[in-house]
Amino acid sequence: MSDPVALTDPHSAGDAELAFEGALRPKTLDEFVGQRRVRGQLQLLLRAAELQDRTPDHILLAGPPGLGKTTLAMIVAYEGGRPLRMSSGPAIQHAGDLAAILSSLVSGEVLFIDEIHRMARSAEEMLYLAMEDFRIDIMVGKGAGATSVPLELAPFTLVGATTRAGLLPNPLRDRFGFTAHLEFYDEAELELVLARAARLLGLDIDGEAVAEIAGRCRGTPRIANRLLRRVRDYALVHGARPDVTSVKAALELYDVDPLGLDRLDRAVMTTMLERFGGGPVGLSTLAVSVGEEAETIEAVVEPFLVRIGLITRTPRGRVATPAAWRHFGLAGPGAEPSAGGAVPLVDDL
Ligand SMILES: Nc1ncnc2c1ncn2[C@@H]1O[C@H](COP(=O)(O)OP(=O)(O)OP(=O)(O)O)[C@@H](O)[C@H]1O
Repeated sequence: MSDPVALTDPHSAGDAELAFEGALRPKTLDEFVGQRRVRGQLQLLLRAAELQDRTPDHILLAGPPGLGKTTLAMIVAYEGGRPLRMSSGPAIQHAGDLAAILSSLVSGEVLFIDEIHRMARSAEEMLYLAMEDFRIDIMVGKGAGATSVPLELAPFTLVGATTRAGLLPNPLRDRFGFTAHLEFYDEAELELVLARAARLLGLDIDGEAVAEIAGRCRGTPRIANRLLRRVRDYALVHGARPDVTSVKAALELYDVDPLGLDRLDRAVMTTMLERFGGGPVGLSTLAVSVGEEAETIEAVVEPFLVRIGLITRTPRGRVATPAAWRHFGLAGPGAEPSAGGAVPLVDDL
């Protein structure tokens, strides 16, 4: 197996994962798989800006983790030949943090703020003016003698990413010229993501094995790439070709079941089923019971479980569906016990 992309750093597993992600990141819209609608919308927006020789409108990218928000922000900069500045909501805890970034942007720069919903309120307010008029007001002095001094900014494009679009205040949301809602990828798209990644890694893997991985990636390219890495490790260590048998063995070893549920998904589901009789159970109770942040459950675990029809959200809390009882081979309230099995994907729950 050749290895054209150097990815192994024996001293830092985290860095190796990051290097792996970086190496596989598509650089252009053409390389970006899936999300056809969003790609078309972005293409038009970028082209219109180019024809008018101006900075593209501000863009909000909304959707669950790992679907390509950071990648798209990089593509917006790359396609327009613009410099990119990256920051994140948690790193902007004071208006001054944002002022420092905004005042140092060069003309046409793309400013990417990941997890923009976690930015401080005071910074949000500063951003309104910056987005609209490329201007901020800086407070000089304290108390009665404080004055506000306007500061002109270089024109820039803000690309905000959020897993929780609902948490953004309306005035901020309204200032984005375009909001892209990223959807989970279907299996055919994930096969393309995997085939592309395998090609870049020089990994000789057949279509059946790729399809087996695609079915377990929870509609998420980041997970697809991560599973491919595990499959690659397994094949390497066992001196085997990464065929469907070794894919199954590798993913079983890493606790990824045929539906793509991982350890945390299963902890959430079995807690709901066994401890709370299938619900309804509130998000925070569920989070405490499995020892995870409520935000992680809501942003990472729940959207997928809802999508594949294992849970529903009700005003009284989360409820396990009959399909969930079946998948875990448990007898639900008033249901016949079952041996468990695959659940069909429910796309529009
Ligand atoms: N459409 C795609 N085609 C090919 N690879 C993709 C695509 N989208 C994402 N990826 C891959 O998935 C990985 C994760 O993508 P990215 O970091 O852009 O996700 P994200 O939505 O920003 O996640 P988070 O919300 O956690 O920051 C990247 O390394 C990239 O290689």
